[in-house]
Formats: sequence, structure tokens, C-alpha cells
Amino acid sequence: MPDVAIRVRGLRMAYGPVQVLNGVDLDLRRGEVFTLLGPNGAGKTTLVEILEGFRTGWSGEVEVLGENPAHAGDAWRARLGVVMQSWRDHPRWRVRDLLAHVAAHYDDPHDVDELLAALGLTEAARNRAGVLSGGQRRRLDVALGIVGRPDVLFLDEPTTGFDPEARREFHQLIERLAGEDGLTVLLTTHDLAEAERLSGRIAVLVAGRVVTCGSPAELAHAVQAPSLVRWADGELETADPSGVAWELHQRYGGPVPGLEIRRPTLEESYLDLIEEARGTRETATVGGAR
Ligand SMILES: Nc1ncnc2c1ncn2[C@@H]1O[C@H](COP(=O)(O)OP(=O)(O)OP(=O)(O)O)[C@@H](O)[C@H]1O
Repeated sequence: MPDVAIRVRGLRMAYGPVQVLNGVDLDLRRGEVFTLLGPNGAGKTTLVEILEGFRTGWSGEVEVLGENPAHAGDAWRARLGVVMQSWRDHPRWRVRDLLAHVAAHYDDPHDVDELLAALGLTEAARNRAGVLSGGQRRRLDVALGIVGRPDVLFLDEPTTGFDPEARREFHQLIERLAGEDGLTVLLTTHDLAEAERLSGRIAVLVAGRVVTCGSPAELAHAVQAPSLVRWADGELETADPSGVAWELHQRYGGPVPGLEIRRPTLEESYLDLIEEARGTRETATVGGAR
């Protein structure tokens, strides 16, 4: 089997006059957990829905498990696990019955009770889907997405509404599935800590374009916002805080009074990157439209 699970080149998509994806390139290797990070409206859901085969009208090259999602058939679809932002269609089904019903459509599904246990849903197994809490419902969404033992799992903001314990259990489950079963996972999230914890690689999508892509460590390095150097008589934002500290040391002829160096958090760096990318994009759009 080829190593590439998903391959995207020059993907563009517009809703009417609004260009939502502006030439996206991506490669996902088999067995990796890959996160799409980006602000509201960046195009994450649109991109995921194209990969799932739910959207037409795009241009570019897209292959998911070797097939074009716009033309692939049921056998291909059975190899995908899809978890959408909400699943409200079956409020009267009991949790276990619904999961067992969906499992019956697959050749080699997960054991339903094991899956319920892994997602912390054993106690809710006999409840109707309509009375679950928000977090329980999301966990049921995830269970429905993975019960068929997919090769590729799409998770669109999967932990929205989870409490910290449910979130931790969910992260462990994804790590286990990706590690042991070689599942390829494409996740969208707004949660930087989640992206950092789970992903082999992260792509940041801003205004329909991948502005940076790499491991969490590479990303932290690439998007590093300036540090703040503060001392008794002043402060300075700089990309080279140790250089500034050294110069101050020379200037004072010894220890610098009140010296403090504050490095940006990953979140601050990320927000900085988004602002910068938006600035670039506005210029490009105006230039391109004329
Ligand atoms: N069916 C649609 N028709 C018209 N415009 C749409 C449609 N779906 C999405 N859009 C617009 O496309 C843009 C990208 O939306 P998308 O849902 O892909 O972004 P997102 O990154 O997933 O955002 P969020 O983080 O808020 O979920 C937004 O401006 C949105 O309003």
C-alpha cells in the first residue's frame, strides 16, 4: 500500500463569489495524526468535507486512499470514518443500539462494548441519544466514526464540549488507534494544546491557504513571535533576546538591573502568525482582483 493516505494539490473552492480555498497543498502519510489549525472561517470544514466526498465544485487534485473523493464509490467510503461537528439525527435511538446498528454495516467493526468503554459511554449505553449531555453526544459521534475500523478518520472539532477528563481519555484513544492500528487521522481544532499533544504535524490554514506546516516543535520555532526584554530603564520587543541582554550587560558594565525576558507562548505566536497571514492575504486579494 502506498505511504500517502491523502494528497492535495492546488485545491481551490469558492462559494459563489467568495473564494474559500486558495490553492491548498497537503500530504498526509499513513498512520499519522495531522491537525488543521485555523481561525473561524479559514476553510477547515470545507477542506475536510471535500476530502470526505461531500462537496463538489472544487478544482485541483485530490486523492484520498488513492481515489478522487468526487467519484469514489461505497467501498472507498466504507474505509473512511467521519465525525462531523454535530450529529442530531437519531435522538430516539439508544446509544448502544445505534452503535451496534452502524457496526453491522461493516465487515470488521470494533467490539461495541469495548468501544463504549474506551469512550467512557458504558454508563450511558442504554440512554437515548437525545438525552445525552453535549460531551457525551460528541463521544457518541466519535464512536460512530470509528466503529467501522476506518483507514482514515476525519475529526472536525471532536472535543468541543468535552470536560478535561473526557478530553484526556479521547486523546489517549486517538493515540492508541493511530499507534496500534495505523489509522490516519485528520483533525481540525481551535485548541493549540490539543494539536500539540496529538499531532505528528500541524498545518495552519488562514483564509484558505496553508501558511505553515510542520511538527509542533517546527511550528513553534517557525511562528515564534518576538520576546519582550524588560529592565529597570526600558523595554524592547526582539527576536534576539539574548543578544539584547548581552548588549545591556555591556552597557551597564555588569548585571542589568531588573532584567526580565519574556518569551511568547505558542498561543501568542500562533495569533501573531494569523494576523500576519491575514495582512498578506488582504494585499494579495486586492492586487489579484484588479
Ligand atoms: N455552504 C456554504 N455556502 C456559502 N458559504 C459557506 C458555506 N459553507 C461555508 N461557507 C463560508 O466559507 C468560509 C469557510 O468556512 P468553513 O466552515 O470551511 O471554515 P472553518 O475554518 O471550518 O471555520 P470554523 O472554525 O468556524 O468551523 C466561511 O466564510 C463560511 O461562511
